[in-house]
Order: sequence, then C-alpha cells, then structure tokens
Amino acid sequence: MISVKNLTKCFGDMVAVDGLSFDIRPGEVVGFLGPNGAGKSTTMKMLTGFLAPSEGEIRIADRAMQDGSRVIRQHIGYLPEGAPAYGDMTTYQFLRFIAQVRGLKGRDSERRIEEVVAQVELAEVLNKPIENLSKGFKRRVGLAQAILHDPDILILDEPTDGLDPNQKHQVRRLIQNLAKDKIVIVSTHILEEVTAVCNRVMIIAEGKLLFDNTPEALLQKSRYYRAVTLHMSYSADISGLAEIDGVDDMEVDQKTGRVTLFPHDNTEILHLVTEHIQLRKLPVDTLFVEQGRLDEVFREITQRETAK
Ligand SMILES: Nc1ncnc2c1ncn2[C@@H]1O[C@H](COP(=O)(O)OP(=O)(O)OP(=O)(O)O)[C@@H](O)[C@H]1O
Repeated sequence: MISVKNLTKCFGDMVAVDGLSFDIRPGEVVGFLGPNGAGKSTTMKMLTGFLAPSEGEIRIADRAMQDGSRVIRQHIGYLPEGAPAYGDMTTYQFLRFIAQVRGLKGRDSERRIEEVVAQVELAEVLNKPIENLSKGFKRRVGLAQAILHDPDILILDEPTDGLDPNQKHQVRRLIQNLAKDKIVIVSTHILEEVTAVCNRVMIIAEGKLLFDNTPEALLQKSRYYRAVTLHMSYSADISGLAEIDGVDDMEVDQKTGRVTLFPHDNTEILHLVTEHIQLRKLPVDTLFVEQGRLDEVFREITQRETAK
C-alpha cells in the first residue's frame, strides 16, 4: 500500500506539489490527470524516491520513504517521462544491465528477460541498438525495464505518449494484464485512457488534488451525463423537446444540427424523449444517450482551480 500525507514540493518560491494526501491499495490502477505543469511528474518522482519532498510523508510497504528508500525502490517499477535508456546498448544488453542492477542473477535473470520480452513483444528488436528504434519500441523497452523485477508497484509517466493508436492499444492491454494484484499509477494527457485502463482517477492542477474517485463518478460530474443527443433528417419544430418533463435545458449545435437535451439531476429521460418523438412524428435519424464528456469535466475542474 502507498500512503501519502501532505506531500509538498517547492522549487525555490514555486510550489509544484501542494499538500497531497491519499492512500492507494493493491488492485488499484490510478490515472493521474492534470494540465501541463500540474505536478504529476514531480509527484511520481517523489513516490519513487528520486526526489525528496519539501514537506509531508510517503509510506510504502509499511516503511517511511526517508528511512527505507532502498527497500521501497525494490517494490517499484518506474517508467520516467520520455522513457530514457542507454541508446548505444541493444535492447538485450540494456535489459541485462537492468537485471543486474535489480539483483537478478544467472538463470533467473535470463528467464525474466525472456518472459518480459515476450510480454512486451520485443523479440524482433532484441539485438538492435535502442537509439535506432522507433518511438513505440523505445517506449516498450522502457516498460520492459520497469516490470523486469516483477514489482508490486508500477509508476508509469505518460506511457503511451507519442505512440500510434495500435501501439497505444497494446500498451493499455499490457497495463491491464499487469494490473491484477499490483498498484499501478499512470499519468496521462489522454482522457479516454482513464476509462480504458483505470479504476480510479486523480486530477491535480497547480499541485493540488481536485478530484479522487472512479472514472464513472468523473463522468457523472459532466453536464452531458445521461443527456440525450439526436439528429433529424430534415428540419422540424423541436420547441416541444425542451418542454418534456425531466428536461432541464436544450442546446442545438449550429454546425451539425444536433440537438442535446440535458436532464434535471442526472435523471434518465430517454423514454420520455422517445415517447415525445413518436407522438410528434419528428424525423429523427440518430439518437443516443451521452455517457458524459471527460474533456468538459476536466476543463471545468481544472479551470476552476486556475481561475482562483
Ligand atoms: N527540477 C525542477 N526545477 C524547477 N522547477 C521544476 C523542476 N521540475 C519541475 N518543475 C516545475 O514544477 C511544476 C510541475 O512540473 P511537473 O513536471 O511535475 O508537471 P507535470 O504535471 O508532470 O506536467 P506535464 O504534463 O507537462 O509533464 C512545473 O511548473 C515545472 O516547471
């Protein structure tokens, strides 16, 4: 378990991380979200023991970071931002080097390298220098080194940054497979990643924790949650839609012609809307219930903080 209390980091006068407190338990896959400069990487660096906090306490595996950072580091796999590696080593040489650093020896070391190479699909680049690899392969080498010693805690700083959609999908699948009984903390700018792989979301801005709950609870904060959006094949009188019981507001997107009906208090309005459409014989060609829009909630939560 990770337990963090009042974690703070200052660089000169600037407060990069401002009094964060949270606990994370095995099985939790935490999406760490926030605008540029929010303090995500700095927090991750403190959790890995790479940076010392200015204030506050980190406890991992029942030890305080300041007393046991060497032991704690053995529990952690870390993929830093940009996945740095030694470019002139081949993938195999690099993984052997990391295995040595992690204290793996002989058959154990070879067996783990084989397992991880299969898991992250690196066989075809095993003997190529890392500097010649594509971004996607470099990122996968970074992931391989992070999981080589089979850590209980994985801290991944933007693991899918710059990857193409197929590679992103692959990395997300890998994280899900790894996640079963571990703690995984993933920072990302990709909001969909959070619903795809995480079961908990933390949003920070200007170093402060502004949201900490499930992805579903985040979606429920969106004003689009359970809204009904429809499109008509030709124009018709839509004024009655706004009068339906349970409908709080109606918006028409001038560009697409789509009409969105917002419910009162997250209530379910689909059946009332479809009844109205049938009654008035409105020429609706598409209709769907919105799941909530992450970009809108993210903006709302983080801009509220920056406007202060
Ligand atoms: N070593 C450092 N010295 C001085 N300031 C720093 C240092 N590291 C980070 N900062 C500052 O701390 C703040 C938080 O940076 P951090 O890299 O943690 O943000 P982030 O949320 O990871 O951003 P991004 O999404 O852009 O990666 C930024 O204003 C950054 O410029």
